[in-house]
Amino acid sequence: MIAVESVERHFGSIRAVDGVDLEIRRGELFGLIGHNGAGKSTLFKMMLGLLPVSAGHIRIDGEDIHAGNFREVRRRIGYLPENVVLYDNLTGLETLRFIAKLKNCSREECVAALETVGLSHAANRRVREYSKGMRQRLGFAQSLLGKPQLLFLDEPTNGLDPEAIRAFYATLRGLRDSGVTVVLTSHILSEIQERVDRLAIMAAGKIQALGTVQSLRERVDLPLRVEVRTEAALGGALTAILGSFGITPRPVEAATDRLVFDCPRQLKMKLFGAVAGLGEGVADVSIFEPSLEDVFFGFAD
Ligand SMILES: Nc1ncnc2c1ncn2[C@@H]1O[C@H](COP(=O)(O)OP(=O)(O)OP(=O)(O)O)[C@@H](O)[C@H]1O
Repeated sequence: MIAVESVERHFGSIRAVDGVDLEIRRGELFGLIGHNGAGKSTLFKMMLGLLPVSAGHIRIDGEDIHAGNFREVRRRIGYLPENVVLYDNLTGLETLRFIAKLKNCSREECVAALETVGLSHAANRRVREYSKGMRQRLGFAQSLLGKPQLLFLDEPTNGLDPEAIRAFYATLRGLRDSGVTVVLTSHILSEIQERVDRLAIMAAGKIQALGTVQSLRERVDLPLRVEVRTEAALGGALTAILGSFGITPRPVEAATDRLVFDCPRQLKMKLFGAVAGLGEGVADVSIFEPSLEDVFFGFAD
């Protein structure tokens, strides 16, 4: 759906995007993460044809963004900018009807979009009275008008509460399952973890890593965090086993029946075999994969 080849964008001496190659498949839910100033919004604007590239090529649905026919492709793209601009004097429904006129959509579609983002109850209230999260949801509703086949959402969950974030991702999954391609940016790494099909980590204008969350975890080869609960008397025996693998448990405050330690991936099965040898004195074992934060800092630092 999206092919980005050797794309650069310079602002004077700043190389905001510095040689990006990226392919995003049709029907994929794709996340772009990175620190402030990494180049995410600039890349978005170029993919939308809003900002010319300094070098390289971008094709959307087979069409070069600089080709005359791109206007046709552009109609099938929905965009939620990082800072959505709304007219305070219009109601939520009037806001959508205004955009709908430009996109040739019906009133029914506006009503349905408000329903999708959970704003039906506020359809006739002026935007001036909307909370930050409501404004953000109205911006999302705008981007859905015209049934786009491709959605670019820049920091879409900004200002949303946890319940609204959950509802938002449920909507995205529904869209993805109906074949819509979704590309979104976020700073909140724990939020997009497990929710996107693939993601790219961007830093200093470059894609530093690209893949599924699991494949990135494996590539940075971060250890697993393991927590073992034992009968108190077994703590010493477990510490000795860990020592034989070169592992020192982390200090855990006021816990005599719990050991927490980092386990290199390649030792996992051997170590668990040895721990299992302790028999029923081992009450429980929990294994935690590194978070996306850990993975992110592994690549972006
Ligand atoms: N119009 C502009 N003129 C000059 N520099 C710009 C312009 N737009 C972006 N930049 C610079 O390009 C770099 C990338 O900015 P960009 O907005 O793409 O980052 P971002 O990853 O979206 O950051 P954030 O997460 O803070 O939104 C920054 O150094 C920024 O200052």
